[in-house]
Amino acid sequence: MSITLDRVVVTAPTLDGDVTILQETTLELTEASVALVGPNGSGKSTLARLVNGLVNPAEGSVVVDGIDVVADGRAARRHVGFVFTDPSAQLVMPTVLEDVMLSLRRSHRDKKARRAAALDVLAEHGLDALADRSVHTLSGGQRQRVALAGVLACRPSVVVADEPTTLLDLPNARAVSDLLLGLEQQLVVCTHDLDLAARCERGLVVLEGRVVFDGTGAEAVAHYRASV
Ligand SMILES: Nc1ncnc2c1ncn2[C@@H]1O[C@H](COP(=O)(O)OP(=O)(O)OP(=O)(O)O)[C@@H](O)[C@H]1O
Repeated sequence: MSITLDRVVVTAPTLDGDVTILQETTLELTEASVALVGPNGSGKSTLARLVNGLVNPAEGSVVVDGIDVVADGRAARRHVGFVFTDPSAQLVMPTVLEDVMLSLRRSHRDKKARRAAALDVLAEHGLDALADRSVHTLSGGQRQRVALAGVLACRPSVVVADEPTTLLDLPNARAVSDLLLGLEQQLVVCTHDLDLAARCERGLVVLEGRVVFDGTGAEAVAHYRASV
């Protein structure tokens, strides 16, 4: 597992011209879990979104497990699963089963096989009892776990999660954190949940568009706490 950012700069257009929202950044991420912490607007999401091509660099390159994210965005998106803060952004079908089936539409063309595979995915995540439920009747925790199951159904090699526990209560935040940290996939997570960040193998503190601290998750949390 390896994510390489080589002299990456990200800019965004404004009425006064382009502004730099991520200063030149070079990073090699090989740990199983990497947390990005920092204040609102510091650039965490921008950094995380580079990994699956949701954000393109103005300069530099992003390579994920040998895939050049800019040159081959489609391959990168297949390789990198993205978990949003609000699972409602991801759950678009009437039922849980149909939603996971939607995630499998590329890998399983045949509807019967797709349904069977989706049921397997739900069982794998202990969510089979929810298969026929409307996604609107799920609790926030259930919804985030179903969204995560949909992402993992595509068998990505990397999971990027943007504040996946922010909307959850403490027990659900812990359950989703346990799940994310137990993944076989490499995890990159932007988070204000400092318990989750402290449990990550590596932690980066992002401030005003630059990485200002790089250490273990626990060290990054200590640095961030001391700086505010
Ligand atoms: N498309 C864009 N156009 C203009 N400015 C942008 C754009 N995307 C991000 N920004 C700005 O870049 C900065 C970094 O944003 P980013 O979302 O990466 O921060 P963040 O650390 O994830 O914040 P939060 O914790 O609030 O989610 C912010 O000031 C934001 O307003």
